[in-house]
Amino acid sequence: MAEIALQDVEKYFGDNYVIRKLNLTIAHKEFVVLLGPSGCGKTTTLRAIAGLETIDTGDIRIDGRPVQDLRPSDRDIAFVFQLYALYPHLTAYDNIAFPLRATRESKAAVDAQVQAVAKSLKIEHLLKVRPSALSGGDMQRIAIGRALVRRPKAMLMDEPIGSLDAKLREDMRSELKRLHIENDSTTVYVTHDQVEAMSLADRVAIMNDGVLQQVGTPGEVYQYPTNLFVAQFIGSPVMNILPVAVRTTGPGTELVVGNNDAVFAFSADLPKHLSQKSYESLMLGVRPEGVLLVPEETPGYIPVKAHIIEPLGAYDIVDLKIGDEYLRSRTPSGMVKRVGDTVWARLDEAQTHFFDTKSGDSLNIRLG
Ligand SMILES: Nc1ncnc2c1ncn2[C@@H]1O[C@H](COP(=O)(O)OP(=O)(O)OP(=O)(O)O)[C@@H](O)[C@H]1O
Repeated sequence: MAEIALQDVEKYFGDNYVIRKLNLTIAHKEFVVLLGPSGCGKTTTLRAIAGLETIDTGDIRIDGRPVQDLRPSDRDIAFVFQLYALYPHLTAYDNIAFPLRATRESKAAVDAQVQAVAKSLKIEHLLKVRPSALSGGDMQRIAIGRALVRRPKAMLMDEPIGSLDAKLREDMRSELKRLHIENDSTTVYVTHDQVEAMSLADRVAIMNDGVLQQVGTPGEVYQYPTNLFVAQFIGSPVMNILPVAVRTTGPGTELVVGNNDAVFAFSADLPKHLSQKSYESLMLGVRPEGVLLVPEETPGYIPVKAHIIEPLGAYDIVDLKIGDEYLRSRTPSGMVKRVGDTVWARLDEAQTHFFDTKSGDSLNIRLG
C-alpha cells in the first residue's frame, strides 16, 4: 500500500510562494504526472514528498501517516532524477545492488534481486559495464533499476527521460509504462512535456505558478480543460482561442468573430447568458480538429482563406485568417492545395469551449 496525500501544502522561498494550497491525493498503485511550465513548483512538490525539502504549512501523509518528521530514508520511497547520478567507479551491477548493501541480505539474495530487475529492464548484458561506457538511455535504465531494486512503496521521478533524444524518449516511455504495470508501485512523475504526461499518466496534475490548475485523466484534461491555461497547455497544436460574440437567431445561434469577419452557425442553442457577454468577456476555444474544412461550397460552412499550410505527413495544419484572428484547422493531408485558396469551414459544436476572458475559467458549457 502507498497512498500519498498532500493537504493544503504550501512552500515559500523567502517571500515568494512556490507551492500554494496544494491538495492532491495519489492513490495506491496510481501513476500521477505533475505537469507544468518551468518554475511552476513541480520539482519542489516532488522533493517535499521525498523529504528532501521541508514544507511551510500543510500536511503530507503516506498511507495516512504524517511524514514531515521522517527522514527521506525512512519514507520507503525511491527517487529517479533527470541526471542519472550513478556511481562512476561502480559497474552497472554494483550501482543497482547499492541500495541493498545496507539490508544485510545474503549475496545470493542480492544477486537474485539485481538479476530480476536487470531482466525486467532488459539490461542483463550491461551489468559488468561502468557508466562511462553506457549510452544515456542505458544509464537511465540502470538508475531506474537502482530505484526499483528495493521494491519501494512509491517511486518519484523527476524528468527521468528529459535528457534523452526523441527516439529514445519514446522507447523509454513505453518501458516506463510497462514497468509500472509490472511493479505496481505508486508513482509521481514530473515533466514539462505534455505528450509524455498524457502518454504515461493515469491522472495528470497540471500546475502553474505554484497553483494546481486541474487534476484528471488525460482524456478529461484534454476534453474538459478547466481554464484557459490548461486548454492551451494540453494539446499540440494548441487550442484556438479567440474572442467571440453570441447572437441568437431563429433556429439556433451564431458565433460572430471580429467585426462580422466570420459568422459560424450553431444548430444547438447556447445558453442565453452567453449572448449578454461582449467580445471583451467571452472566449471561444476550439482545437484544430474541431475546425472542419471542406474544399467546396457546402451548406452550413462559411468561406475562409488558407493563410499557411503545414504538411505534417499524416495530416496538414492549415491556418485560416479571419479578420485579425487566426484559426488553425487539422485537415486530411493535401486537402487544401495552395495558400490563398478559399475553403469552407464550420465548427464542430461538440468540440467548442467557452471561457470567461477575465478569470480564464471555463464556463462549462458542454454541447453534443
Ligand atoms: N532552494 C531554492 N531557493 C530559492 N528558490 C528556489 C529554490 N528551489 C526552487 N526555487 C524556485 O522555486 C520555483 C519553483 O521551482 P521548481 O524547481 O519546483 O519548479 P519546476 O516546476 O520543477 O521547474 P523546472 O521544470 O524548471 O525544474 C522556481 O522559481 C525556483 O527558482
